[in-house]
Amino acid sequence: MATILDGKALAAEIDKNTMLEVQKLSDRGITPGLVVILVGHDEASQLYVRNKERRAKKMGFHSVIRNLPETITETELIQIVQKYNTDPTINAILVQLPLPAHINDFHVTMAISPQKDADGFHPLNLGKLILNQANQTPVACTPSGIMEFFKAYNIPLDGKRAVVIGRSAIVGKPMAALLVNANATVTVAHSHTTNLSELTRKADILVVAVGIAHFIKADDVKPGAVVIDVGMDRDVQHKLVGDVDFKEVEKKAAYITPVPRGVGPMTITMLMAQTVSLTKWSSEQDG
Ligand SMILES: Nc1nc2c(c(=O)[nH]1)N[C@@H](CN(C=O)c1ccc(C(=O)N[C@@H](CCC(=O)O)C(=O)O)cc1)CN2
Repeated sequence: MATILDGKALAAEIDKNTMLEVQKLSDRGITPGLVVILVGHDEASQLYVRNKERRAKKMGFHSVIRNLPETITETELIQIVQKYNTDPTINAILVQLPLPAHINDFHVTMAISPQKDADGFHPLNLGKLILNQANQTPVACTPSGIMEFFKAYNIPLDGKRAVVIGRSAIVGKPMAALLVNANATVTVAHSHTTNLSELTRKADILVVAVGIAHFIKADDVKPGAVVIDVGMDRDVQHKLVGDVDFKEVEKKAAYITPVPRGVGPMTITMLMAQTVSLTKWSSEQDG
């Protein structure tokens, strides 16, 4: 039976450290400022944004939530982002994804100052990560949360075969870069990959971000593998499940993340930690 990687517990541990950092900043008269911008009424996004606001307030941040109408134009959204780029009370800007279809994510990401990029999605920051130059650089929160699991549970990556299924800018691409930087041998698979289970069956580390409920079955997994499930799917009863068939795969893997209480809670925790880091880095720049 696999060891379950407990995202809720690990997130609580990391939050404690983040709160200590917030206290140190507060002693210097500095309050981390985070703005989360939500466009439209996607139900899941509203829930995530509410949770971000709750956590930010609990941490003692200056927290701003901007709810914008579905009909906002790309130009208007970019103007709002630019306003926060120059707002001295804001250290971190996050635009909740997905955006409505008429808005180009990339254009919006490009508008965020790289120094206030709470998600680490700006090409400058993603480029630094790929070049393994991500010192004082924000990194996408879900993949960096996954790296915290490896650290906390002493899971070695050096020389291991890793397969990442999914090539998004939110998870797949930064995840692959983090694993390569940790000396794993990484394959990125996606919807055009042929013979996928031939690849996954060789993976020591398997990260699954496909968005299809129970996509990975026990037969697709190497005995003793580390299985990280990034999925947030609904099964036929509308219950929240992951991309991995947890019940079956947990019998075969060495480590596995559950859904819920696995990767999900780490995403918001890493956002809080990253907001504090961005605040610290900017205060060092200011002298
Ligand atoms: N700008 C961004 N947009 C999105 C990101 C992101 O990192 N940046 N990630 C996801 C959504 N997300 C945060 O924004 C997120 C997803 C899931 C969770 C979480 O805690 N999930 C819980 C279950 C919650 C539920 O009951 O539905 C869990 O897994 O235990 C937090 C944050 C897409 N958009």
